Amino acid sequence: MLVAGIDSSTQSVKVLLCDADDGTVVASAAAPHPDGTECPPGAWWDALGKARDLLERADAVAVAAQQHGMVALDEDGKTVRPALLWNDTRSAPQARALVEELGGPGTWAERAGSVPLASFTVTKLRWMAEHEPENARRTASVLLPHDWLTLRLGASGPVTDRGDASGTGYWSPAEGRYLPELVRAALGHEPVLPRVAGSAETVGETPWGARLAPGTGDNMGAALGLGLREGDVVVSIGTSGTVFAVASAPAADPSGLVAGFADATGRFLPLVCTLNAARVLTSAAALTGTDLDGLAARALAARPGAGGLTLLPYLDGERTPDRPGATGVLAGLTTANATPENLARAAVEALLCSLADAAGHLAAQGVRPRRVLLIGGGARSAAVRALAPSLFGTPVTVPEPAEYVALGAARQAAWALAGTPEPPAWPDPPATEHTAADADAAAAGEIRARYAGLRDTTPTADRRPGGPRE
Ligand SMILES: Nc1ncnc2c1ncn2[C@@H]1O[C@H](COP(=O)(O)OP(=O)(O)O)[C@@H](O)[C@H]1O
Ligand SMILES: O=C(CO)[C@@H](O)[C@H](O)COP(=O)(O)O
Repeated sequence: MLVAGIDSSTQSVKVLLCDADDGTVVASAAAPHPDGTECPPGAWWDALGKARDLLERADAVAVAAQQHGMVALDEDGKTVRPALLWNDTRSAPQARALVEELGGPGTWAERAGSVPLASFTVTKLRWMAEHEPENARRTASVLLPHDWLTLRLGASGPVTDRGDASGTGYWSPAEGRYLPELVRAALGHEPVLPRVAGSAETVGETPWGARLAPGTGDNMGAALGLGLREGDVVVSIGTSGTVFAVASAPAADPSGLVAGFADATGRFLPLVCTLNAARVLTSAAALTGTDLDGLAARALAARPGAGGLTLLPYLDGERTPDRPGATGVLAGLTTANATPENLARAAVEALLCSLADAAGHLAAQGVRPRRVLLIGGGARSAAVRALAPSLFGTPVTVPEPAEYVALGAARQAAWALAGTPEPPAWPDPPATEHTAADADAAAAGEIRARYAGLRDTTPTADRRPGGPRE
């Protein structure tokens, strides 16, 4: 039997066709998504259509997709506006207002598992209610990106899973139920919300007769694809940077730094998310006139500490820390250190310092890593792999580069086919272990301190060109 896993992420869709017994990948496909922080869902469907031949070979299919995006539909199931994506920061003021109106951060963390920031669906609903009241009025149901794709693929009705539901801000991971009063407070009325399916339930059938599994959010998909165990901490470098672990109990962090998500298997997935990750490298490569491999080579040619250059990598505003209006800052530039090599090194160090901060927030919530796993497009960078152990202060395991989100979705599809209590036991991916070079280890403390100094002394007020993005 063959199963297909779909990863409909921010920048692209990736599809894997796998053997249902052991997860061996037999075919793959990918297509780009439009750039930007809002997107008509039809564009995801068109991109997925490029993999139609491959999908039609599958006996079961599941979709994992970027979390949080607001897909608002009218009575006829048509989108009332383009989906607002997780990386759109315009609803930052609405996030603050909702937190204040409804009991403060502690109450949100207790009830919804997370303190909502601009990424969360609930804040996007409030933004629409304030800025596009006619669209809000016409909104009859609200789905997430993976729910919408699953419905179009043939789900028998609007359906989601606990993993993706936990990123809305109106579903309680601790109680496993929607919090309709929060949706009402945000949107002004109560739309139809997708049913939350069981982890390996069959939720419908595709036009070619394949079984449809419920799907999940992309980070939950990666956890399933990696076969994550307690004690494993994943650092994923995609469009977003995420640091997460599976846990047996729900998290409730009143500081809002750690989101208390659910996973796709009945457990929990405390997670810290940054807005600036792989694109920090893409931007630095463009700035230094090279490609991503060239950037890595340049970064590795520079000395640790980039000759005193420090980058604060908040290029698209930032989510952790909560600075939606921030921009990037390059500090310490002199005629002596102004080289492409130092700039490349500063970009890699900045990305890793930001993720090391994120790992620190997870540790503060009691997540003690036995193993740190590095995945996502950014983990393909030789410089990231080489410098991560020193800046994280721990050896790093890099699973063989692969599409782990799509693999997790495929595994969920295989689980739905098998009908077993646990997901099928696919073998762990081959991995390489990375430890810090002596020179990098010696410089890491100073690099992190310099980064923290810039982070903490840079004003948080909005300085984005063209005015606030919130
Ligand atoms: N060799 C590489 N070095 C650095 N970054 C890379 C490399 N290969 C891919 N990437 C980056 O990875 C990102 C895509 O990663 P991915 O995990 O697929 O993201 P997403 O799931 O958000 O679409 C792109 O920004 C791309 O530039
Ligand atoms: O908002 C989050 C997690 O809370 C992001 O991780 C999105 O789920 C987008 O993921 P990528 O496209 O970067 O994989």
